[in-house]
Amino acid sequence: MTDRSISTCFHALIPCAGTGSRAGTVQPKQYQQVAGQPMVMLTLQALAQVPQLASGWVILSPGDDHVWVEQAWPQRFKRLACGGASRAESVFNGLQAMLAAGLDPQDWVLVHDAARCLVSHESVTRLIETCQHDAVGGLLALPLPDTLKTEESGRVAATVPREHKWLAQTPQMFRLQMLHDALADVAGSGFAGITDEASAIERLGMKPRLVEGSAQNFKVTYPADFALAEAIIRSRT
Ligand SMILES: Nc1ccn([C@@H]2O[C@H](COP(=O)(O)OP(=O)(O)OP(=O)(O)O)[C@@H](O)[C@H]2O)c(=O)n1
Ligand SMILES: C[C@](O)(CO)[C@H](O)COP(=O)(O)O
Repeated sequence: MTDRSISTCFHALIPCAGTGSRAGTVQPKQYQQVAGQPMVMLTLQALAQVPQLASGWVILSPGDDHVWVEQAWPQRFKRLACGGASRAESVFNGLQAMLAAGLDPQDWVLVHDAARCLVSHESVTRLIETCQHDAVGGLLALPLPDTLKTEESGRVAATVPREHKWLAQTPQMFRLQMLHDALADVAGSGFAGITDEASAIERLGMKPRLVEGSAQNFKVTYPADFALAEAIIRSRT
């Protein structure tokens, strides 16, 4: 499906309002130091290198008291304290704010986790170039590399065929209004079962495009992930 007739303007939305409860850090994990900087700054620096992105919108918790170093803050990016109780709610509130600020509802929005600080600008550009003429949009993802098991009481219940199974990453790229409306449709249920943007779009019967990402674009989630992220960042410089 292709539609070349409407906007090819792109914006980033970065949900940054979580607490990082699995990360074991005192402060929210996005502010934990990685290679000498709060992790989210690495994420923003990677996105700021994507020339197609006209703006970036970082969604913070209303109670966030992080002290930002303004000199390090990327031009074209804004902070909004409109985060919600779940990732989906933070994204939805951010989309509402972007529309209220006057962005074209047909512009593309690339939603990217603050906690994926290893994303490369090359993979974001690949996502944009692959999806910009698609009628639905798409996401970075990885084909499942390992044998997959289901579990019952600590033992294997079954081995599940891995063919056609992918691990969803971010960015996930959709039209602003389309994603807003898809999330609005599940807001009444507290965004039940919506763990990424694509799942809200799929719920409406559409099929987002899968674009192969990189294993390095993992989400910093558990305590050991910080050392791995730091080692990768240092290996790049
Ligand atoms: N209410 C929330 C929850 C999460 N996020 C953001 O969504 C991204 C991915 O979520 P996840 O890794 O699950 O972060 P947390 O919810 O902070 O982690 P945890 O589930 O371990 O508490 C993170 O950048 C996080 O800051 C958000 O903006 N608003
Ligand atoms: C959106 C996401 O990064 C895709 O892998 C992920 O689902 C977000 O993490 P969460 O633990 O589901 O909030």
